[in-house]
Amino acid sequence: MVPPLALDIDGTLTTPTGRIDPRAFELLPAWDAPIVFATGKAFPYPVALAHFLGREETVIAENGGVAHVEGETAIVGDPDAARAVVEAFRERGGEVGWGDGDTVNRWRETEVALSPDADADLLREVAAAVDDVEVVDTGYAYHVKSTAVSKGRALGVVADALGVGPASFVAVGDSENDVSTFEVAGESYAVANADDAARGAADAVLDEGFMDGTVSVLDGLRERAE
Ligand SMILES: O=C(O)COP(=O)(O)O
Ligand SMILES: [Mg+2]
Repeated sequence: MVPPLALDIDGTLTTPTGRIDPRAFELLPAWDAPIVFATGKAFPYPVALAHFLGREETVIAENGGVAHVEGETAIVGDPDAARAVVEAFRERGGEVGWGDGDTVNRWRETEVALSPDADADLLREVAAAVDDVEVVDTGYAYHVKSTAVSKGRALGVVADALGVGPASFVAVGDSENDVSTFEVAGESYAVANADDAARGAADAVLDEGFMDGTVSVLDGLRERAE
């Protein structure tokens, strides 16, 4: 039997230009074990991905702020502190950076995401003055979030609901927001494009980047299961 998977999305299932790699649509529908899509993106994104792959909507969104499994949604964490940080950042001239009609934050319930072009030094300075809030840099966005929330904690909740332990999961990811997943998963892989935090936390760093890396993990797991 192949193991359950905890898969990051951006940088892990995507091409270097940010598209879902078409191989996801070949490999993931047929994976014969649960797949948890664990992302920093807002809730609708992994739900849509799971839906169009024909998979159960078993997802972690907002870096663990939202978990959905077996038809139940858990919203963890209070967005007020993160929103207050971003308000103070704006008052000091900072810009969230997504332009008009920001769809990045429109459905976001527990945190705020800022463009990679945002003034990170100012953001970190403002956030440092507020307890229990941190700034996480995924390479795709800066996330202002509660320190109590993480993908790894949410994976524990999702795994419980599925009746397995988080250690039964194999995780693949690319950035600092995957470190907590790597800590609780039984086996963890950083793709070659991963940042230093993810590389340091993973059991193995892959030679291949993006979906090439993820495909190599899935191929290896399938061979092992034969
Ligand atoms: O939303 C982001 O910043 C990154 O998303 P990811 O966790 O799927 O890589
Ligand atoms: Mg990622």
